[in-house]
Amino acid sequence: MAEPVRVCITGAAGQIGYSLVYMVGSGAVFGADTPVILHLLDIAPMMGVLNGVCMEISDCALPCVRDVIATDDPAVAFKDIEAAFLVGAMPRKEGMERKDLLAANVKIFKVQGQALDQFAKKSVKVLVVGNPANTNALICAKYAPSIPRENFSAMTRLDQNRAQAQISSKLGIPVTDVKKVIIWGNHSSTQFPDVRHATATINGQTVSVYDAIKDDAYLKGEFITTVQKRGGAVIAARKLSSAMSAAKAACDHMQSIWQGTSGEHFVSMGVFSDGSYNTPEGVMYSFPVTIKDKKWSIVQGLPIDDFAREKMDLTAKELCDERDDAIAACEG
Ligand SMILES: NC(=O)c1ccc[n+]([C@@H]2O[C@H](COP(=O)([O-])OP(=O)(O)OC[C@H]3O[C@@H](n4cnc5c(N)ncnc54)[C@H](O)[C@@H]3O)[C@@H](O)[C@H]2O)c1
Ligand SMILES: O=C(O)C[C@H](O)C(=O)O
Repeated sequence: MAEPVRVCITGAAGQIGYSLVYMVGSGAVFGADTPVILHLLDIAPMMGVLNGVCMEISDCALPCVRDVIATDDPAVAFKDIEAAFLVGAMPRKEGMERKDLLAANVKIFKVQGQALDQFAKKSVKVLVVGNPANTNALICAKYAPSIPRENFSAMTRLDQNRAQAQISSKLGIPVTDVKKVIIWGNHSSTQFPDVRHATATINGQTVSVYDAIKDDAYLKGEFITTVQKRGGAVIAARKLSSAMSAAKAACDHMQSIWQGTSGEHFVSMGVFSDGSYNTPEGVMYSFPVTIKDKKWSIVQGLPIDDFAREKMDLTAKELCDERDDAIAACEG
């Protein structure tokens, strides 16, 4: 067996945490042969609940779980960790946009950035899930200057999974036969789910999703709004925000970082923009990326038409506004 990987999950007593600890402990992310030491962080009033989660982890008898450390102290939670799932934050309720959470949540990511800077391994890979995820990730990285900023990413994989699922159900094919779906921009209702470059494999033939569906009005209309509003639709139905699907997407995202992407396939994640595709440099914009040796590269050279350009600019503007509000909140 390999050396154990120290993995931190924040908000471990919450909804997403409940699914995520099991998935990580089962070997789904770091590999069935890689033991993990789980560092579980939540706030002091949740320590009783977290203790119950620890009992259940023990009762699962998971072969990959070497040890569990449950704490309300970020210094303990982040000590020597190599991977972090930053989930702990307030979820939105019905009628809210994710950016309405900024005032409540952004300071958590400032404090955790400072703690990561002090206690985590410099190679730590940090996935921000807590909303508004892109801007929280940007703030977290800003307050962890000794950790390379490329090590921080924000989760838009749930949006990618949702988009793939919509297309697979429209075509009646397995979700794994839909590839190269892109999420551009913010994990918000301005995101741009883009299938212009996506492919579907039907009866052994790989064709473009546009050619397979033959309904441009759907792909430029209902498909996009369904994905943009899916989080709100789940909240309206469950009276709670998505949790099982969010945990699955977080595992997919971290697994892509750990195991890399294969061949020409790419995944979407919020990463620091270097200005690619004329996006504003320095915001955490979701791009298609390939990953090798735990390092991502933005896929270059995809043609962008006027329809896409307008949508990509709109979500970029929202990210710039959120960044300015977040910096003001942290410095104020
Ligand atoms: N990026 C995405 O695709 C995506 C998807 C789903 C949910 N989310 C977001 O994830 C976050 C968590 O959602 P949830 O449903 O698990 O919420 P939840 O309320 O069930 O759990 C959140 C947990 O975080 C804890 N917490 C709060 N402040 C903390 C801190 N400073 N340190 C450590 N823990 C802290 C809470 O005590 C709670 O146990 C929300 O912000 C939600 O909007 C993001
Ligand atoms: O929509 C939310 O607030 C939760 C999450 O971001 C989601 O997309 O399901």
